Amino acid sequence: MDQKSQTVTGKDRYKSGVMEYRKMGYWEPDYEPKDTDIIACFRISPQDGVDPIEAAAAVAGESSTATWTVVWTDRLTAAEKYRAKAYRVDKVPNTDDQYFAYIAYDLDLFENGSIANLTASIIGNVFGFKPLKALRLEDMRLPVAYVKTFQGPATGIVVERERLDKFGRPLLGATVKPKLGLSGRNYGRVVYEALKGGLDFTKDDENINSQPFMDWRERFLYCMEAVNKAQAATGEIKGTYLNVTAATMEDMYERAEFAKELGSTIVMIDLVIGWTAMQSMAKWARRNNMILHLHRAGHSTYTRQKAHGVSFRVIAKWARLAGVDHIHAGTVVGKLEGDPATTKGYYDICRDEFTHQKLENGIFFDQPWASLNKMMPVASGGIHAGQMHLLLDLLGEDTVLQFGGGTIGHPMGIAAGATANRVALECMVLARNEGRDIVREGPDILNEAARTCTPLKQALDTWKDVTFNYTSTDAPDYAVTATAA
Ligand SMILES: O=C(COP(=O)(O)O)[C@H](O)[C@H](O)COP(=O)(O)O
Ligand SMILES: [Mg+2]
Repeated sequence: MDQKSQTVTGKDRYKSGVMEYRKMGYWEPDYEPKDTDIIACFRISPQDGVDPIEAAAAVAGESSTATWTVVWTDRLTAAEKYRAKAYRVDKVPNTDDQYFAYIAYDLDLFENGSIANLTASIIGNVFGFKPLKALRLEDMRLPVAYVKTFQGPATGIVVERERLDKFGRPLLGATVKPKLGLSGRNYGRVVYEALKGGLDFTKDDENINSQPFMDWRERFLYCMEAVNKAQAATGEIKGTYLNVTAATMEDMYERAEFAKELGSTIVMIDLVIGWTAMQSMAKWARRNNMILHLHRAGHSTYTRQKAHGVSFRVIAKWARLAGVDHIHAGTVVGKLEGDPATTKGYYDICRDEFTHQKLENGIFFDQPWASLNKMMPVASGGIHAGQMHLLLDLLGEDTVLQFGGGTIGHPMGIAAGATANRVALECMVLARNEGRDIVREGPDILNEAARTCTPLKQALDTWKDVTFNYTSTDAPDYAVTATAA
């Protein structure tokens, strides 16, 4: 690889015709990114015969100012400033045909506070570019000057805990099952039982909106009746994430307003509504003192495969800027994709004040969060009480642990399922606070607690053999921390 700059200068640079991107100024190996630059790290798989540096320069070009041929109108702009600059290309460890390309973008290329604008450049045309077999956005460094143009999480972890009056332990939730088909009244029964049994939250599933079997108003009315009754029965604050995802913004606002009118503390949206809708709902949530839960429905279509798409760590960064309060971020031990080291990186992005580069967790850059609120990561998908020690150890305290099947599938009913989870959590937090090694002693701690808690004993007996041991599709490429150039 010829690492030297080959930028053509003088009048030859603007002669009509086609010129390699690296000659047009999109490859600048001596470039030192400015503190205010946005930096992206892409995983590039060039087509056979395409030089990786030219491929990196092409990505820089297509995601900023370039087209396939020289255009003289560049000279009407501050072209040298506006060109994105690929400045570093590294072979991906343990691969033959993949490269990490680092590209710096001047801040003036982007509109303040708009994920739609950011993504139209960074993941716009460039992912279909013919000289590349595949392209993946691995990570981004967003400068403080840019972070500060976003609202950030509407409520944040600290204020959420204050509003809920719950401290010192993860929160507990459950997704109502079956996902589809319940009537409003039966749906409300599930919510009541789960909350009364000991959970803090219940949650609509990603695909429940307003179908023939249950109009959204029915769901909201019965759910809030259940929340109020469960609060009265337990003396604790309870919530249920009412999914306001709908076809139009007007519909979403109408649903969110109704949730507020009924006294809900939280509403929910799905990632599939898109970034602009998410930002609008985040602003609505801040104006209306609501917690905003994001279900990442759809993300695996482009986050899961390592060679092509966008890493979930980037989606998590965008979501924190956009302003959601909760984000599904994986469980490690449950039914859905989640390598432990990669997942730790996602959790750090949600909860850090400053995220340090940590290649072994897939974090390519230092990322300041400039006092944006923290997002609550949500662990959900095929988890049960028997994994409580692992969940607490892997995911920490500021998280929501959500057991859908692992509450509602309990042999003695939904309230018993909820009680099993609450007792499992509280005995594990107590053991941790007493200094016990919960990873090693976890199963004993649970069995001990189950001696005086029949629901927990039944949960452990029912699900004791359930594990999901499959090879991960998205483990980090680096085993130890390397120094950034
Ligand atoms: O319905 C569930 C979980 O139900 P259950 O607890 O019965 O498995 C959620 O949609 C998934 O957690 C989403 O996955 P992720 O959180 O990874 O986005
Ligand atoms: Mg679901």
